Amino acid sequence: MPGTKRRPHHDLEFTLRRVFGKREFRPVQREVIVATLEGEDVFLQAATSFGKSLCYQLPAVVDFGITIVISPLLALMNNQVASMKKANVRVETINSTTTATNKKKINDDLQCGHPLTRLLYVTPEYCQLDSFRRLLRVVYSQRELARIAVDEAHCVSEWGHDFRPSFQQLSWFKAEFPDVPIICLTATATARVRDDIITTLGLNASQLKTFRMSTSRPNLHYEIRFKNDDEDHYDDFVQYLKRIHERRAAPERASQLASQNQRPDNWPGIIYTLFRKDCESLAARLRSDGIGAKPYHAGLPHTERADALAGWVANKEGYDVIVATTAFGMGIDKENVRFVVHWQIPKSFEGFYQEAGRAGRDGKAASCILYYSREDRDRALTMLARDQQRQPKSGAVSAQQAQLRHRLKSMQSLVDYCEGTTRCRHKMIANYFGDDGDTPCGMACDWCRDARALVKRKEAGLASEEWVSTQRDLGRYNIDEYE
Ligand SMILES: Nc1ncnc2c1ncn2[C@@H]1O[C@H](COP(=O)(O)OP(=O)(O)OP(=O)(O)O)[C@@H](O)[C@H]1O
Repeated sequence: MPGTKRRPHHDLEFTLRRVFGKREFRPVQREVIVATLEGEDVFLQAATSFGKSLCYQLPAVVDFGITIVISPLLALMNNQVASMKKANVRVETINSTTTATNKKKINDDLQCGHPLTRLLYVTPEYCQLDSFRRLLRVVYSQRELARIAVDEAHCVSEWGHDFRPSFQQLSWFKAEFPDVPIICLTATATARVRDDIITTLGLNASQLKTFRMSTSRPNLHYEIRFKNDDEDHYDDFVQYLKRIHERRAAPERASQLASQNQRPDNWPGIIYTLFRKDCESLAARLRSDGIGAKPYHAGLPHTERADALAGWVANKEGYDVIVATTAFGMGIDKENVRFVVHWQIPKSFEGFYQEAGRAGRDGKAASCILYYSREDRDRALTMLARDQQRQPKSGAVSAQQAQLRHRLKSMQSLVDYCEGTTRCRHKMIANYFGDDGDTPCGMACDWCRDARALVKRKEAGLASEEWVSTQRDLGRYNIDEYE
């Protein structure tokens, strides 16, 4: 077995400052980094914006060999690669946007067995290719395959069983290179998902170094806004945003912002919708109301998506709000996102937490508003039930069926979160992820701020269960699919 070379790691703080421009490690980052540098398999679960990426990026810089990063989304890969390139780290990605010339250059680098590339970001689908596997064997034979990082590792469990089966094939790495450490990183894994990831990747649970940090994001203000099919909640949102713009445009504040090179109407945010058509029409409607909004969904040409993302990240005028489907978000790191709005109930609790987690990554206060209606709830549940009926009935309970049951449970927990009027929202989130640590709120949720007002808003805003169930029986909430 070739094994991997090890480099002493006494310069971690120096590299943190010099390459990554950070003053000090956040709690536990150093321990995770040391564990992976010592060749341990590591499972890191920590809140959104904790700084998980650094836990494999820094080792890749100080260690021998190449780190292969398996990442589920194109935008996420490109976002990470761009920020590492800025730090002068030799980082590459091979995906559908990589030019043939660049791909050849990367392949040649791997083929020599001693790659200069420190980090290579690829999709799980790419890891299935024989040509890529052959190159990895060459690198491994030279003891230069430093580690495998599985970013957003919950996708192994959440997507691997149905629409992206290549996640399941990642077991190949441990089977082929048993002594190459794997590091898995996620913000959202319940105990069941964690076990599933460990089994799928062929990790030895008793030897795995697991770091489980709090899910808590105390600077996020969670709020539910209630709605029903008879009302358009567009005005509610626009008023919310315009009020903020007005406050920032007041003379004293505006001149203060101008001195910092900021615009009063640059209050960056994301609106998540479940449907592509809503995404474009909502962005257009916002633009007609003077709000710089751009759509982002998987059906748009790559250049249009890249332009929307780049303009938004750069705080460019006309790019203040991204109206996106779930094609956007996971892992995206823009520090000054001041709000995340869910236009309807998202598809899962995990999705909600991930997407809300794009807000306030600079540690300053940010709002996470979810517009909830019982009609949307029933649409989502109808779709889930239909997916369940489509599953083959024969044989033993399949992994797919178990997955569907999990989706249903996750959805139900999210409904309970939205309907809940008896508990702090930060605590409800911690409870879902089995996190029994401290979850400070300090009035950063609608229940802690004013529980009585919350109950009243709920009573006034939602359609009655009786009405909704009649409509459901009439088939009014049957929709074909999301997006
Ligand atoms: N030690 C540190 N000091 C200061 N900033 C840090 C430190 N470590 C990471 N960061 C910054 O924290 C931000 C979030 O990091 P990162 O994108 O890795 O989060 P994450 O844990 O992967 O979150 P998510 O799961 O939401 O994608 C980044 O801007 C990163 O530069």
